[in-house]
Amino acid sequence: MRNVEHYKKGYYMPPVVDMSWAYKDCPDKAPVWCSVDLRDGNQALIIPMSLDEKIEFYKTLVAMGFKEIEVGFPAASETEYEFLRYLVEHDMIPDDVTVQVLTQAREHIIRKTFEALQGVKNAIVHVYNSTSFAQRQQVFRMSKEEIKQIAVDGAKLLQRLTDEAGADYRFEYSPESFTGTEPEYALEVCNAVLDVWKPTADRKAIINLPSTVQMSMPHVFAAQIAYMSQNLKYRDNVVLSVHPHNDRGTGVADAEMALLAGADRVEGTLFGNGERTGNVDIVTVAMNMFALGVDPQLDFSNMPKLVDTYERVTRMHVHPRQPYAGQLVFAAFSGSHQDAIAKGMHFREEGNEQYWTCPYLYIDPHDVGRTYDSDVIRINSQSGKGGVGFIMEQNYGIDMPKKMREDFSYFVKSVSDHKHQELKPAEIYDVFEQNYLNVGWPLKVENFFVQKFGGQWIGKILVKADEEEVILEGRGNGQLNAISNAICEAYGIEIDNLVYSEHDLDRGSDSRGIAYFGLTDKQGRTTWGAGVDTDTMTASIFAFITAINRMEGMAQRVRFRHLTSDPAAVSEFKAIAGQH
Ligand SMILES: CC(=O)SCCNC(=O)CCNC(=O)[C@H](O)C(C)(C)COP(=O)(O)OP(=O)(O)OC[C@H]1O[C@@H](n2cnc3c(N)ncnc32)[C@H](O)[C@@H]1OP(=O)(O)O
Ligand SMILES: CC(C)C(=O)C(=O)O
Repeated sequence: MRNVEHYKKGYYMPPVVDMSWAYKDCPDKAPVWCSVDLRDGNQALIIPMSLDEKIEFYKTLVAMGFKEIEVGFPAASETEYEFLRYLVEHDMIPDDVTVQVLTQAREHIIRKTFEALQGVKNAIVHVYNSTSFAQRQQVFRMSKEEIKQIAVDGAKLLQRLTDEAGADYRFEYSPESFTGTEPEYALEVCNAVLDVWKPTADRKAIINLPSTVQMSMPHVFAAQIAYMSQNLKYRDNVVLSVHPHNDRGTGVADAEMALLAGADRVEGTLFGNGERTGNVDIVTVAMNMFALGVDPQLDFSNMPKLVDTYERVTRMHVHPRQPYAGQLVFAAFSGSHQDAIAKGMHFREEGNEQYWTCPYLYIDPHDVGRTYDSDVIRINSQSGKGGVGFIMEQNYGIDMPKKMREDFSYFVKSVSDHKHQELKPAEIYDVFEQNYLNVGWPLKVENFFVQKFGGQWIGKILVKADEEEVILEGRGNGQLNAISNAICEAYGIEIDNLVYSEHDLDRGSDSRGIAYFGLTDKQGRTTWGAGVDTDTMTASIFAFITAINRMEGMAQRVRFRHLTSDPAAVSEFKAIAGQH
C-alpha cells in the first residue's frame, strides 16, 4: 500500500500490562447496558431523528429492558432539549429507568443541560472533555494540567448545580479520546474528577472509557481497561463503563474483552449505528452472551420488529449479514448445510438434546422471532435434496422417497440456475406439480377398474393417448400390478426396478393421499412420478403414469404404437367404470 509510512501506532500500552483476564472465557453476567442511540447514534445520522421518531425509539428501548438511556445532548438543539422535556412532561420515564444527558465541560452548556433536567427523578449527567495527545496538541493547544482542569471544573459545576437543584443526579465522566491518551494521564484525570465527586456505595460515579476512535487490537484496549480498573480511586464506588466505537471493525471484541478485564457497563447502540463506522452493536454483544447461556437482560425476541422500527426511525439499513438480525443470517442456500440443518432439526424434534446444537445455526432462529420456513432453508442453484425436501415437507407435507428428492432437487436447481434467482416455496411446489404430479401427457388416465378372477387381478384402464381413447388390459397378482402390466405391455416398456411409497397428505375423512413411483428401465434410468387423490389406488395409478410419461422417448413410443379401441367398447368401459 502507498503511504504506509504515514502511519504509526497511535495508542499507548499501560505501564503495567495485565492479561490475566484472558483466561476467562466469557462474562458471567450481563453488564449494565446504556443505550446511546438517541445521542451518539442520533448525532451520526444524515437527518437526525425528529421528536416523534425519538419518542418511538425511546419507547422501544424501554420495552426491550434498557435501564439506562442517554436521551440526548439537550444543549445541542431545540429538538434535543424538547425531547427531554417531553419525556418529563408526559411522565414517560419509568421509576426503574435512568435517563442520561451528555454535556461538554463548558459552563453555559452544563447550565442549559441542567435546565432541561428539571423534574427528572433519575438522571445521569454525563460530562466529557478530550484528553488525548492529539487533541491537546491540535484542538485545545493546552497542557495536561489545563486539560485536567477543564474536567475538574466541569465536575465541580455538576456537583454544585445538582446540590442547588436539591436533586440526586448521578454523574458520569468520560476522558474522550481515551484510546489516544496515555493511560497514566487518563487515570490521573479520572481520579481528579472522582476526588471532586467522592462517590459512595449508594451514589456511585460512572467512569466511562471510550474508544472514541479505535486505535488498537481489542486485547490492547482490554489491557488499558484492566489498568484503569485496577488503579482508579474509589473503585468499589465506581461503575467502570466502556464506550467502544468500531473504526477497526472490532467494537464488539473491544466490549467483550473489556468486560473480562473489569468493565461493569457498556454504552452502545442497536445494530452499531453511530459516528463513522459506528458504536459497538449492543445487539451483538448481548446476543453473544445469550448464545453462551448467559441472560443478557435485554429482550430481542422480536428482532424483525426491532429492525423494522430501527430502519424506519433512523433511515439506516441493517445489513443482511448483520449478526443475529440481518435478513440472511439464518439462511442456508447451500446443499450440504441444508441437509445438515434438516437432520439437526429432526434430531432435536426427536428429543435428543437439551441444548441447542443444530449444525450451521448458532442460535435457534425462533428465539429472535424468525421462522424456519422462510428464514432458514432457502433454495437456489446451490441447494440440494435436503433443503428442497425440507421445504416440501414443512410447507406441503410432501415427504418424497430419498432418491426422488435427489432427482427433484436437480430439477429445482436447474430452474433456479436458468432463472438466476432464488425460488420461493410456492415456486418450488409449481416445479413439482408441473413435472412430477399427475402428469397426463403423452398418456392420460381417464378411468380404470380392476376385478379379481380366481387368484388373479384383471385391470382395465382407459387412457387418452395421441388424442385417442384406448382401453388397455393387463393381469397381475395385485390391483396395481394388473394396471401397470396393462400399460407396460401395451407400450413395450420393461421395468427393471420399482420404488413405491405413499402417505396421507391431509387429515380428515376426505383426506388426500400422495403416492410416489420410481421406475428404473433396463438401461438403469430412473424416472419419478407422484399422484394425489382421495383414493390411494387412484393416486398410485397417477403416480405410475407420471413416472411412465417422464421416461425418455415415451411420446415417440405412444405415437409408434398407435393403439385404437372400438368406440362402442370405450362407451361400455366408461359406463362400467363409472359405476365403480
Ligand atoms: C465523541 C463524541 O461524540 S462527543 C459528543 C459530540 N456531539 C456533539 O458535539 C453534538 C452536539 N454538539 C453541538 O451541538 C455543539 O457542539 C454545541 C452546541 C454543544 C456547542 O457548540 P459550539 O460552542 O458552537 O461549538 P463547538 O462544539 O464547536 O465548540 C468548540 C469549542 O468548545 C471546546 N470544546 C469542545 N468540546 C469540549 C468539551 N467536551 N469540554 C470543554 N470544551 C470543549 C473546543 O475546544 C472549542 O473551543 P474554542 O471555541 O475555544 O476553540
Ligand atoms: C462522549 C464520549 C463518550 C463519546 O461519545 C465518545 O468518545 O465516543
